[in-house]
Amino acid sequence: MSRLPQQVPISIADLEHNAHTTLALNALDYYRSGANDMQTLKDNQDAYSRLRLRPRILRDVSKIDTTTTLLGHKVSSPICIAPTAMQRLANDAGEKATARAAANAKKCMILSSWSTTSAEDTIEAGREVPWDQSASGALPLFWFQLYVYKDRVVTEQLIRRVEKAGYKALVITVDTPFLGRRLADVRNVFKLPGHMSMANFENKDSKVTMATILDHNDEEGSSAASDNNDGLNHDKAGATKKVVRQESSLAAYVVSQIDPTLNWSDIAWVRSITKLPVVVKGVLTAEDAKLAADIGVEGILVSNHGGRQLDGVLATIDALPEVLEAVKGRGVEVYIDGGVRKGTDVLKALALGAKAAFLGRPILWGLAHDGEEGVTLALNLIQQEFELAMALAGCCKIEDINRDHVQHGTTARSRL
Ligand SMILES: Cc1cc2nc3c(=O)[nH]c(=O)nc-3n(C[C@H](O)[C@H](O)[C@H](O)COP(=O)(O)O)c2cc1C
Ligand SMILES: CC(C)CC(=O)C(=O)O
Repeated sequence: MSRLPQQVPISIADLEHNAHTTLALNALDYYRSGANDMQTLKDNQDAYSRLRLRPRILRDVSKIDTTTTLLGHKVSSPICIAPTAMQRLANDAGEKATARAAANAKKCMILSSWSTTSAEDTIEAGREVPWDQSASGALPLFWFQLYVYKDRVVTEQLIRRVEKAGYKALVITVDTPFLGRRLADVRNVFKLPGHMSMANFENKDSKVTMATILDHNDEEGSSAASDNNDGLNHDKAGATKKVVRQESSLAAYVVSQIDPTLNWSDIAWVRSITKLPVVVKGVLTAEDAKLAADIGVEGILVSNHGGRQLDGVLATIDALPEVLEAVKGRGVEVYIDGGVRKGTDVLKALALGAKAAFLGRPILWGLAHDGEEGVTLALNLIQQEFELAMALAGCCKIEDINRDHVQHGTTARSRL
């Protein structure tokens, strides 16, 4: 793989570029890949470019306030952190670094079930940052992303732990009954370095086995299982052999642990055993949005898992309007993730009606760049872009952003 020179990062694209030069291939490919042809991965970003903004002028935009609420909690901005697994592959401080950056910025972070730092240690790291010094009243907010295990005792124990630790919502991922097919992970024979673990399940009594994904040859921390990417597996001596394993270790882990029978009654079950609000992550259609509202969920995260599950689905920003329309007036908050890379993307998502926009990979690129400082940089870059975009569109506060600020296609409206 060619190593490109580093860029002084002044955009998320720069941070991504730099991550390409620093991360081991095993980690880089795991982070950047989408499923199959990666059509949806690409479309998530392209779809934002297809939308056009309609700015208003002469509105006194000298002061911009981006504070908003998420399920009743005030945060500094609708820019939030999506759950991404195994963050220590990017930087040894992993989820702790992300939590500190989120807490400092008074933003919402969703922690993945499959974090390489436990739920307790992650939120504790966030608490090292003072939570109560914001003049605006905004506070950090931590939500927990839940994969529903076949073993409901494991699932319930995890819920109890995150309730106790102080997470304020459960975000149930509903688009992963099986793992999407990410070809690079198969080629690289993806493994988690042996000194890391899925930290929420490492207790000795846990029946959850990680054997399939741990690299027991790696105690030191090289996260590169293979530094080549030629479709062949490379053994330690450098010899090559034809790929014999057709499935990534992550896919095998999902098959062994995650419940593919998951259905709406399980969402109702989770709601019945917790007082935490429930958000379903992975809704893409009006039909499912209605069912989610009928079950009584508090939030819907319109997501295609960053193009990593079913390739060929709609870009999330294109799916958002039908979801919003379906739950209009039902009291459900609707969020979006996938392809959000610029302040103008956030503005477009909010103009179409999303309450917040979550970032996945950009946070990993920041983490790879410089740990906590890198995540802070990623958050600041997009926050500053968003504030500028709001000002240039004539919006001083979040409620000023509305449907008339965005349109599909390049044809001007003829007459109002
Ligand atoms: C490396 C990586 C790991 C992810 N891990 C999880 C996870 O553990 N749980 C989950 O619900 N979604 C996971 N996602 C999906 C993200 O939460 C989010 O939907 C997606 O990354 C948003 O797209 P973006 O990366 O274009 O911002 C992961 C995504 C990536 C890129
Ligand atoms: C360990 C993975 C299955 C986590 C995930 O959701 C992803 O990689 O997209």
